[in-house]
Amino acid sequence: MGQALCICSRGSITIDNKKYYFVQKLDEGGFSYVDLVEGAKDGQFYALKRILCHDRQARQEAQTEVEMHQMFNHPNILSLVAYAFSDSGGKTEAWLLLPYVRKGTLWSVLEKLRDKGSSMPENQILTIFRGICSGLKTIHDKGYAHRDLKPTNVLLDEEDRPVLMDLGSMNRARIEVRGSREAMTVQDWAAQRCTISYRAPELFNVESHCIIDERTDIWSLGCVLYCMMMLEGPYDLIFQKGDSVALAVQNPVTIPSTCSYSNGLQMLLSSIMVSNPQERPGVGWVLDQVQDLQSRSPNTQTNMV
Ligand SMILES: Nc1ncnc2c1ncn2[C@@H]1O[C@H](COP(=O)(O)OP(=O)(O)OP(=O)(O)O)[C@@H](O)[C@H]1O
Repeated sequence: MGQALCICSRGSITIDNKKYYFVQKLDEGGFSYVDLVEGAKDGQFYALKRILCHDRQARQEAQTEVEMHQMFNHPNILSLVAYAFSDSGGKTEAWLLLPYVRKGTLWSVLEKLRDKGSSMPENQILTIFRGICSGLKTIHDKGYAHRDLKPTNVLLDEEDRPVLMDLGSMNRARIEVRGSREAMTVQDWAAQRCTISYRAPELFNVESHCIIDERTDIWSLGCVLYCMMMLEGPYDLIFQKGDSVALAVQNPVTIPSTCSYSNGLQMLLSSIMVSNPQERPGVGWVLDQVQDLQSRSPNTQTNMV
């Protein structure tokens, strides 16, 4: 797998001897394009992510993204159907064929609610959040961290099952920092790969001798929960105003007094978003709390992943 790619005619591509028709563009980023394609044989829709690899390092990063997808087989982590690297005219593209998740990103769902002046019911928040925690636990249990968890990197299927995507920033959870030079390398890497308004406090000013671990994701997880409750991330406004997110994350998160969600959910949020990583809980604990809240809420479907 991963070698046989050809562009056979306008509007169709072949990966691993299977033909796919281009349907429409889904998204475009700085160095990647995502298109909706249809399998010629199975009639299924897929998302084709094409990453432009401008140098050897970018190619290696795309290869790592492929390997991260292949490492997991879990309903809350996006799987990889096929992949290929195309080299032509000195340019390399990585092609990742992914299952198409119809409802789009969690962020797009939250944006729609905000535009309607509506909000997400607590039981729906708990159902989606539980699935996100479940996917994240699988990643952490294998000794890895996602590093860029945010509502635009969570897809939702038609049953509201969340699927973690964009595994391009993922790496080994435990990073031992020995000295100021290594600290600066980790900090620079985080500045590039971990979205600022979801970035854990310890990644803004990496200490010269410390351990960075999977609890960076727990901070981002808290920001995702906040976003589901308030329909914007806790530091989105600070970032948009040009104020310092690095400074803001040192203070305890403030939950607006207008927040109408249960005390239990608000307390869960506060206990996740702890500035000191040593005092931040693990995802297993968070998952237990979510299940406990669900069992106390009569309208919640507890059987969903
Ligand atoms: N499997 C999929 N199903 C449906 N939509 C998808 C899928 N994969 C990607 N998309 C859409 O394409 C967008 C970009 O995907 P992705 O985050 O993987 O690319 P990226 O270039 O790494 O993005 P970013 O630079 O924002 O991190 C997503 O936000 C989503 O809207």
